[in-house]
Amino acid sequence: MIQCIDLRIEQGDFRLSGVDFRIETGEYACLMGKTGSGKTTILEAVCGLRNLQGGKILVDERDITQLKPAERGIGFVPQDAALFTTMTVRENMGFALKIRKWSKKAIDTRAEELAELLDISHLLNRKPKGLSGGEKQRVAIGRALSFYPSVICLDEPLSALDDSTKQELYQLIYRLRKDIQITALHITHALDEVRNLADKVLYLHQGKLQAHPLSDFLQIEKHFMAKEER
Ligand SMILES: Nc1ncnc2c1ncn2[C@@H]1O[C@H](COP(=O)(O)OP(=O)(O)OP(=O)(O)O)[C@@H](O)[C@H]1O
Repeated sequence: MIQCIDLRIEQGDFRLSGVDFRIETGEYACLMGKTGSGKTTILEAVCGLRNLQGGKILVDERDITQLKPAERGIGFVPQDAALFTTMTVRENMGFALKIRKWSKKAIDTRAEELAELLDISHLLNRKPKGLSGGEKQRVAIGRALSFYPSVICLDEPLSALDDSTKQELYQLIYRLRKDIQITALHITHALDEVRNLADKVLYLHQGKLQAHPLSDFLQIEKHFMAKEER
């Protein structure tokens, strides 16, 4: 599970306060809100990449607020995958394990296991240049899952993909959720992604975050979309 309690974040003139939400173990939450509302700021604060001015973050009931990013047990899929261009797919997926001082053999075994899970075994020795958008996202998901994190945070992972590649990744995420327990916080602007992936929607509007079960959100989505256009 992941829980944010009364987060306060200030960066330049932008401020968020009273950010409260909880995602239960195995739950998939989509974070929505119009551009500039602070979605990436919240996600990166959770991952330890932005400073907090107040509040607490818990993962599996453990207070991780003061921990470094690598100590938080959170896998991160950044916007546009952001793969390491000089490394092979195998090395990208083993990166977090190398930092954690796994042996070369254990890293190789894990990279191969992930590649099989993500249907990218044939790409293990390739570098990111030339991979398709969908392939890059699979590698980024593998890199994020490599060290068995409790929680995975994804920043618009599917936004640059065409519809059929998106459908493939919905199926992949569906399959992953059956095979391994995934607790996810996923930023998106796309209702289609919400309908296909979310159990819950966290909606950020004018600095306030509200949580809605998917079924409630879909019923009131028109109201929310009208708000977006204001
Ligand atoms: N380092 C910074 N210093 C000052 N302001 C910042 C900084 N980083 C982000 N901001 C501002 O914080 C606000 C929220 O940005 P953020 O990227 O979190 O929004 P977002 O909801 O993720 O937007 P988008 O949907 O466009 O990705 C924006 O107004 C942005 O300009």
